[in-house]
Amino acid sequence: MDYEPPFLETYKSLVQKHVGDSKNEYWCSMVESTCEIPSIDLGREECMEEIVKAAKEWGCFEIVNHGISQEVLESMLLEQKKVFYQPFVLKSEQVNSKTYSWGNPFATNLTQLSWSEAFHFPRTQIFKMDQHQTLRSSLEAFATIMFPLAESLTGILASKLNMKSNYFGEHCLPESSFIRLNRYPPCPISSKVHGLIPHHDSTFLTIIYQDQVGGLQLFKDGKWIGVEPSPQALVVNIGDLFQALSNGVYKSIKHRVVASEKVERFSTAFLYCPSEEATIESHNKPAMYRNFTFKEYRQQNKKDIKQSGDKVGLSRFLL
Ligand SMILES: O=C(O)CCC(=O)C(=O)O
Ligand SMILES: [Fe+2]
Repeated sequence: MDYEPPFLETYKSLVQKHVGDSKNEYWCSMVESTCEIPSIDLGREECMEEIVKAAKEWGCFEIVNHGISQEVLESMLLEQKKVFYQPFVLKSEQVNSKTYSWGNPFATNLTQLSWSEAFHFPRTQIFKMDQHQTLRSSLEAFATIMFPLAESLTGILASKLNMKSNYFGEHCLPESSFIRLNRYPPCPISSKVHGLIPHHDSTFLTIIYQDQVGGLQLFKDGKWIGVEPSPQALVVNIGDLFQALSNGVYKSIKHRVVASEKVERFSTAFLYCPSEEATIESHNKPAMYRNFTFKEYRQQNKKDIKQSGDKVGLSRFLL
């Protein structure tokens, strides 16, 4: 297919190094599928306490009755498919603009390689898109509807921390959020490589809409737990910035996507972030992490990925 990124050709030597190496069978072990992540019905009165509890204990939960129209979600998925089904040569023209990415150019071994491709749109860029009109309107509708949801979830979480009440209103504007479109192509070496390597999000909060294929897993209490897809549910992850701001009260959850050998998978992530200049400062003392700006955090992560193939993350900022 002319839309597939050339994974096998590009990562030939990494793949050859690991073929036949049974140590690198990633997810057959340690997966606890019977455990379910908290599911929160936003229509219920108790939902605020449930959100806070889930953010503290899990750093992740699923929400239903969230008021996001199925039509917006489905049209986003449809447009997303169209943009990924463009010829690879066209998609790769956008690598330099950092809109499109695939694999990991800095991977030093297979554990750092994600068998997936992504389009990453800062909200400000969506307004300026002059091609792909239907994609643009789906992205706009998606961002417009997700932003207030992210705001109200962070508002609930912040209210339990006795934080300055307008922190998010001041620092997280609609323009500072991002949308990430993910596609996980079928992977012929799916027991040796992840769809998306284990990571923490560099956000305050991420809201994920996933298709019905499955593959998203969370790391909790030493085990990987599968997040079963459900057409009505959205998945909410706490990101690194909220962990630092809350001084470790809310947990940034480590998660990954396992690759499937036969089926492709799509997901759409809304990344609720502050402006680059915003300072992330612990709400109480003694602080676990030193103060940093979002810009500094992103730059440090980029530098680490370039040097070692992977993000180091919050541990770099521990005091
Ligand atoms: O595809 C998924 O379900 C998760 C995506 C994700 O973790 C991300 O985009 O950061
Ligand atoms: Fe993520």
